[in-house]
Amino acid sequence: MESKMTDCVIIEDLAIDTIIGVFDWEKTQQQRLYVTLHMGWDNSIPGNSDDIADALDYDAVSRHVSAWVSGQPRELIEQVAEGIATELHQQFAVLWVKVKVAKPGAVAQAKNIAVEIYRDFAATGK
Ligand SMILES: Nc1nc2c(c(=O)[nH]1)N=C([C@H](O)[C@@H](O)CO)CN2
Repeated sequence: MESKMTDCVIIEDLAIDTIIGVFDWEKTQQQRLYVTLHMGWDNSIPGNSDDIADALDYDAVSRHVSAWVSGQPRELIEQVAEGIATELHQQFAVLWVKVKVAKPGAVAQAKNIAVEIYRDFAATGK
């Protein structure tokens, strides 16, 4: 039971180029974001069946998230994170998700800049 509660599928630093930012200069040139996802999923089922139909397909998730993020301009990386969480819930039925969106070029003096959110869909039932 404990393993089901902590099972997840992880995608680290998925690189996505998109229009993102609040300043005028950011509205005309793409910048690179890096998205890291921890997605709650019962891996015991595909672990026993060896069937991709039982698994959370990380290739399909990566393609969907890349298309969603690059699909329209946004201002805040917070909105990118929130939108990804909603997409993963609605399109892939993940149990919970931790989403980190990094924008390394945002502050020249900083090694990295990121926001991170956690959404537990089982708890809300929505
Ligand atoms: N919390 C946030 N702060 C800021 C954001 C953001 O998305 N979330 N964005 C900017 C600018 O777009 C910045 O990245 C330009 O370098 C400033 N602060």
